Amino acid sequence: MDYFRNTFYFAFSAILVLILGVLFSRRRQLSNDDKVKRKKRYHPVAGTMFSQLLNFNTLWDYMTDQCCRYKTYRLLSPFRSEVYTSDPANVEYILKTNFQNYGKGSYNYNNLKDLLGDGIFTVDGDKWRHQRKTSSYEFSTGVLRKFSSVVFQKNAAKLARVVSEDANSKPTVDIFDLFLKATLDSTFQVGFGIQLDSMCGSSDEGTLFANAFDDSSEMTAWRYVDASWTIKRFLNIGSEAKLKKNVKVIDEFVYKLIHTKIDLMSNSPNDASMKKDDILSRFLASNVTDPKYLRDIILNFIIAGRDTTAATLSWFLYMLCKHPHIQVTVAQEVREATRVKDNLSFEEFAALVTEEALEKMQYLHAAITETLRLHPAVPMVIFAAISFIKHNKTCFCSYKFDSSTHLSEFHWSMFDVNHQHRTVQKLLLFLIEFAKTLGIVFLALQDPKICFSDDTLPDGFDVKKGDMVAYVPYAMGRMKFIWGDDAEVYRPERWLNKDGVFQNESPFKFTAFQAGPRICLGKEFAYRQMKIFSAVLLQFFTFKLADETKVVNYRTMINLHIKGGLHLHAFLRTG
Ligand code: HEM
Repeated sequence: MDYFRNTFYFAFSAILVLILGVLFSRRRQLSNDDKVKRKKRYHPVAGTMFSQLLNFNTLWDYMTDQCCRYKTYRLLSPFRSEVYTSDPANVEYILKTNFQNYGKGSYNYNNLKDLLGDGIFTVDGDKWRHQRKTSSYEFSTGVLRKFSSVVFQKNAAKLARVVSEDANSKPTVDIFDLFLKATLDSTFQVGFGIQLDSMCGSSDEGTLFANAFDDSSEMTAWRYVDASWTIKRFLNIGSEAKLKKNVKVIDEFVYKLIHTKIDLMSNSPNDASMKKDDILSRFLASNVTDPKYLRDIILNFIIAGRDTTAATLSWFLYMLCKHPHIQVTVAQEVREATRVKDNLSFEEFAALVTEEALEKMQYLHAAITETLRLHPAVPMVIFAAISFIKHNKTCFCSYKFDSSTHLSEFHWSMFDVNHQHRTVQKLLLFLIEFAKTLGIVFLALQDPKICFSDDTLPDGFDVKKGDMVAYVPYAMGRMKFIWGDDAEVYRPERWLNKDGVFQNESPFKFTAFQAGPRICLGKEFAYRQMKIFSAVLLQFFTFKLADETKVVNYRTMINLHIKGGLHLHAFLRTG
């Protein structure tokens, strides 16, 4: 008996020693490995994408809460894994250091292509590189800067006039709507060289275009939450029928402009009066004459610059209403920078908001930047690349599949039915409504920005080939570990040095304009327009919220729009 007991103890001790030995050597090996490879520190999974769905109305705040818990985290979905990060080192790695591993991918392209074609916003690789190079050159020229400044000044004066009229004739001023119209007018004029005047609606053709542009932007944004759009597009019904009709209006208008300009320039190549400074004329002058290329490139600028600028200006005025002392300080700075002495008209004052005057408005610059930190116009930026999952297997509701797959055959057979037949039509509509309800879930079936190959982020977080990787400017702007304990406080002074001069932050911390090779191309353009508009408005008006008690929230969509718009009282300053 003792013999067996001793043998058992011996065997047990030997196994224990062996296990401890293995564990010890593994630990040593791990700590050696740590010297060359960073250790994973994160809880791998923060939840599932269904929690996003449940928190859809306050999605950006939900993401912020998650980022407070984990700088980098993974959300699981039945279709693919999503990695979100708020760590500036990771953002730098994705946007710059390992840029080639992360791209836009086909998800954005498919959603945007009907409106934006092959423009800079939608493409990757060589197509992107080519447009980026040509456009960067154009955007950096003094000619375009000068031309656009004049356009902004004129539109700022017009905007002030409309605000003044609305303040007298309406209970409140719907400032977001006016900003949308004013920024559309500006970007259109800089792009195509003609006035749309959507602010006053003086041209029927312009109004038609502006309405078509608004509707198609909305229908395009809708595709991000309504994955059944592919079915609707195929059947040409609902939002997709509306989009198609509106894109036709846009195309007819834009192609007419392009062809007229091409004809004029080729008929009188030496006529000096043909020389214009808008983007279309400048491209034509440098022998870029493909109408489709020109259409895509210019419409991309308009859509990139319009909603973002209008949304930021609205949040800015909202913050000024919430912090009246900051509104007073900005207005004072504007007056000092422009050295206004007499009572001037809107137009006369706007002409004084020169580059030199803008340079002196450092506090205004800081106040706008602080607005963008807390209310970034693009609240989340997703990355994608060619996924290892083939599109035809991931998106069964699209009619673009490889028809050899089983699923696509099923759907093709559905679509081949004469959809005039009422029962079939009813069934399809039911399916569409069902798909609409599950819109967010269906998003995952499509192919968003995904990393090309397995990778490890600087904080040690592993990213698998095929993962969707995103950073969240809305959350990053509110992180205490980036901005300090007062991260949630609106404080323009944080951007100023002791001499009151604006100090830039790392673009990997302040990510409102993205960073790296794909940093927003219109950043300087946007600041100039926002500063000119703000300076003119704050010179003439004091703004107050129409309803101080109303809780202002955002609409969860691609851009950070104020839900229900921004309704203000505008009081004309005296003297
Ligand atoms: C407050 C105003 C603006 C903000 C916050 C903003 C922000 C951004 C962001 C976050 C991106 C990256 C989006 C992505 O890759 O998914 C971007 C890209 C871009 N933005 Fe802006 N933008 C603003 C105004 C403008 C304006 C006024 C223009 C032009 C007139 C413009 C032109 C572009 C272009 C062309 C790109 C694509 C760059 C590329 O992919 O290489 N943006 N912007």
